[in-house]
Amino acid sequence: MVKICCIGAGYVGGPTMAVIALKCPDIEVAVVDISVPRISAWNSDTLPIYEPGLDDVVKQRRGKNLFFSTDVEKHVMEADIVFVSVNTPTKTQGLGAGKAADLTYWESAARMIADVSKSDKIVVEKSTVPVKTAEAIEKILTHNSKGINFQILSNPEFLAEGTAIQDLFNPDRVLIGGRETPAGEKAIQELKKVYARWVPEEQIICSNLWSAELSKLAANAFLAQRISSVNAMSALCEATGADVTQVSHAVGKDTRIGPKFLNASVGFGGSCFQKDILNLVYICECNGLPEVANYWKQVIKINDYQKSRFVNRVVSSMFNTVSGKKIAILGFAFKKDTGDTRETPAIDVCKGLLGDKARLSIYDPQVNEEQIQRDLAMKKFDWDHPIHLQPLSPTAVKQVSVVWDAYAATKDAHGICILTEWDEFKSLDYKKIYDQMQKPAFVFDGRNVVDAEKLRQIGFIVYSIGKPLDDWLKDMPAIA
Ligand SMILES: NC(=O)c1ccc[n+]([C@@H]2O[C@H](COP(=O)([O-])OP(=O)(O)OC[C@H]3O[C@@H](n4cnc5c(N)ncnc54)[C@H](O)[C@@H]3O)[C@@H](O)[C@H]2O)c1
Ligand SMILES: O=c1ccn([C@@H]2O[C@H](COP(=O)(O)OP(=O)(O)O[C@H]3O[C@H](CO)[C@@H](O)[C@H](O)[C@H]3O)[C@@H](O)[C@H]2O)c(=O)[nH]1
Repeated sequence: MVKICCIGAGYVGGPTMAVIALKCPDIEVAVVDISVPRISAWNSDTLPIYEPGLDDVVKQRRGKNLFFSTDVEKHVMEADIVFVSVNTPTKTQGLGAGKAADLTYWESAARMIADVSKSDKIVVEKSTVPVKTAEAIEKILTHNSKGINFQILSNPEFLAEGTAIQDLFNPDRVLIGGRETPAGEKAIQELKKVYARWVPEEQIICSNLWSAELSKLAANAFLAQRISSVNAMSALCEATGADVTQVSHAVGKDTRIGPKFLNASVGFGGSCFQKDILNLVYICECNGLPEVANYWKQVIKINDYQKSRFVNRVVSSMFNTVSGKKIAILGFAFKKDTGDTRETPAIDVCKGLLGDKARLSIYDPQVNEEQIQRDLAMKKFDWDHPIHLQPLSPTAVKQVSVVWDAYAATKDAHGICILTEWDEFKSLDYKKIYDQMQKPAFVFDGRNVVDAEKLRQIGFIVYSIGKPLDDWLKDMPAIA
């Protein structure tokens, strides 16, 4: 029986391995992690991450050919194929701080693989890494190998959170990069055989190592660039009276452009886009390409601009101050159908409002108070380390309360900010909400989920990203 081990039981390692176990019942899959609470949760009824469809897949295979364990060394030693899906945070100190990827966790995993291995192995980069990481990993493995043969493959993951199971079942493509040698080719074929159980062959793309590593960074940069492009247009729409939804629709009808990923928003979040672009920028700079680096940096600058523009809009509309005012925050996760808050735009918006002394009442159906308080107290980039290595959060932010209901969050509030596009926010009883709010009552829709006209009829002053402005808002311009 082929044995697979995956180091790192996170958002990628957990779902990816669960789907491999489901599709390949004759392969034994072990997912290992240094975090004891994470592994305990994977072995319990409450999985450590919320992802539609995941519970079902895990329940079908756990204890049969899918195992979660903290015995990292044993499972690595026994495996034929070792996936590495550990954290690759942005460096906060030293060379490349604020941009370069911190490969500490990757390096320690590679050294451990070399230490414990007694048979030849294929080592698969699943984490997103800088171009040429495979070369560094290869050096660590071969210099410590005691005669064992390691083949390194790059097999970046393209799943998006909230749709991970669907994406893994029907990926647009699976990408496998390897050395262009007979042994490298053989390793590529071994891994291809695993995916070919459920992915059509023509969708499994093979390439050299460096193309595979760079394709992952490029794909995320292109996706984020689309969002920054439409968000840049949203600012122009507000200034001119155009409607960004109509503009996106018209632009997206061009088959060369396509309709997906053109939703204007308060900004993109998530653990990948900003981190991967910063990483790309750093690689460009290191390769003497400052113009290319600056081009991609602009995608992040527009994203930051969009978030601060939103905060300024809230403050300026409410007579230029939110000091002491209760603002309801509906949605804290970085997108719907996930409880993940990594780099969520809600953190920057909340911090901006707190900076103007607002009182916040936050509701998200999947994010608890402890997480929100940690996020609001945490330093930039600290979130991307294994949880038990993250600095302990200082005392809770006092002006923030977290509630478990949108009606409680909005009671007596002066304004509402919608920061995640949860479906339930579309069908709230806004008349009931209006009646229990301070007047004038404001809604700032950072995701364009509400029917603005209906809300205006109730009496709300409504701001929707990239839409023609209410007279009230026109009279109170927000300078970013
Ligand atoms: N989250 C996504 O949607 C996504 C998608 C594609 C790629 N990626 C990339 O995949 C990688 C993992 O991302 P994630 O979101 O799963 O992160 P995560 O933080 O959820 O999981 C990483 C896990 O690795 C564990 N770990 C770290 N060092 C270890 C070691 N030496 N031994 C054993 N376990 C160790 C941590 O405890 C943690 O549980 C990153 O490089 C990320 O950029 C993420
Ligand atoms: O039209 C859009 C689409 C998305 N977003 C926002 O963009 C962010 C990222 O969304 P999405 O890409 O759907 O989620 P992720 O889970 O971050 O997935 C991205 O990052 C992963 C990690 O690398 C990749 O594997 C995926 O292919 C890539 O889509 C979220 O805040 C979304 O709300 C918008 O504002 N407008």
